[in-house]
Amino acid sequence: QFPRQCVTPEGLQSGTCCPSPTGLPNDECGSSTGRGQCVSITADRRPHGPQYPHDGRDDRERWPLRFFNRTCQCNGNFSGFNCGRCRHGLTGPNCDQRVTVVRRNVMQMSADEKRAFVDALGQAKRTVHPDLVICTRRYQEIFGPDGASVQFENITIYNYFVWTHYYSVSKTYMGQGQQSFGGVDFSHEGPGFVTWHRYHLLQLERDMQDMLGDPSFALPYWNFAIGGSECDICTDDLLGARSSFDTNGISSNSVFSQWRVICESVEEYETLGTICNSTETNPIRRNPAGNVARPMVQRLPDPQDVIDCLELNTFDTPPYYSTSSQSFRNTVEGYSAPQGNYDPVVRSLHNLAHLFLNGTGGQTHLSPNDPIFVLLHTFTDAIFDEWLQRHTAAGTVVYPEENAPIGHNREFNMVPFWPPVRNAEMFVAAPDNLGYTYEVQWPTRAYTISEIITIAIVAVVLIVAVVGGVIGCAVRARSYRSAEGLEPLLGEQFRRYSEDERHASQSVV
Ligand SMILES: O=C1C=c2cc(C(=O)O)[nH]c2=CC1=O
Ligand SMILES: [Cu+2]
Repeated sequence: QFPRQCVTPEGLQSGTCCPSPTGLPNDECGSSTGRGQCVSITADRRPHGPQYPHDGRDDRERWPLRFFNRTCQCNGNFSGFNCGRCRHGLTGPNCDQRVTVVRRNVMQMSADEKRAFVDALGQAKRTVHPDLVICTRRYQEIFGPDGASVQFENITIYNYFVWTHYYSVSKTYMGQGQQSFGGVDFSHEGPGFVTWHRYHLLQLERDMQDMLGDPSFALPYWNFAIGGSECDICTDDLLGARSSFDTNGISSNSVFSQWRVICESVEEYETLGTICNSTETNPIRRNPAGNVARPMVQRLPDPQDVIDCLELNTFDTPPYYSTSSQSFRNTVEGYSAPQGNYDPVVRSLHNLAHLFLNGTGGQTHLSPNDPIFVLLHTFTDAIFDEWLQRHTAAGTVVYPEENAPIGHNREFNMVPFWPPVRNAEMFVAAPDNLGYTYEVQWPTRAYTISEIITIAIVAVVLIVAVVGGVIGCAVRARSYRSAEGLEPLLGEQFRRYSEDERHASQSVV
């Protein structure tokens, strides 16, 4: 959420977060070497949709101005909270070398690659984030009872990934004794769903590259559009098999059975107005296809669902919400049927994959606690990227500037990422702009009935033509052969005829 260096009482009171990449005095944002400068933060001022009627009650409005109003603006290819990094997809001391990582199908990884990925996740779960800390109170209580200490905590790299998703979906606290307001979601049910989760993954991938010291590390993906009711990645060499002793648990042969979740104390957050902290509590709950009360979520999406959703032409449609129809975004998110029509009982694609997990991974405030979340969302992002690349040329790829639900307008700084990053910055083709690409074999569209009939007709015509041709040849061959059968006779006669001719010509002379 914010750099550790900035969340001092003085830093918060000043509203300025412009650290130096070198720690040298008078080098805020690397200004002494031209990497950046400390500027006022601009936040989206466009009107948001009617879903959130409590303007002025929530720290996340016009993010991040409630906490900081000045931060680093980095020049050229430089990036990061102190301009000490390179923009995504670039590397080297001057950030002028392109680097692209490849996100692969986790099922196509070798045993060693799978083990390395599982180990890297375990390391991220244990390693304290080197730069960022999380707030555990709303701003009005951030200075703590003594007014001197500030209510921020260290958190591990992976738990930070969980916490940011929780913070973005948490309810608006309306005061003691009052119901918290749940009609707000800064990362779902709007156009920002795809851009928010894209940056969410990018941050984790970058944090893990730094942690491993491996700039080529890439998050893999889970192709969940395989139909059926089997969780093919739920094996002990990957994300954990089902426990033999607890239908809702993970096998003790998997390291993920040792993981403990954060952000479970929803009751407390909503009644006391506190915020999830880094305390870990219970094991991951997971029971794939086990929700017998909801048969629709006992199956995974089909390959055809991906094909259908990729064929939708419009990125998002008014009201830019979970009720939108013919919206690629609402369809890939899973509130509309794969063909685009909104239906309140439908859950498809991304949402269906979450609900299929039937446990921690299907509860929005908890879901990233189950690491399947990472692979589920890289595949969702792959579909988003494929859609962008297929439709950008058509000129129909338009991200709404206003009237989207709060947090989802194009120029809104995505909550609670730092340094501030707008939805618009993630609404680009990943390979050319963000330094990663996907290795995916997209399913091809099944033929329609009319196409099948056309193909059948053409096939019949071809067969008739070929058979006709063969018969024709056979008849001709046969008649030729029978002609051949006469040949010795014809030949004999021809020979005798020639003999007679010769005698006749000699007698004339
Ligand atoms: O973690 C999530 C859980 C979800 C449940 C639904 C639903 O459609 O009911 N959607 C979800 C999105 C999530 O991110
Ligand atoms: Cu999500």
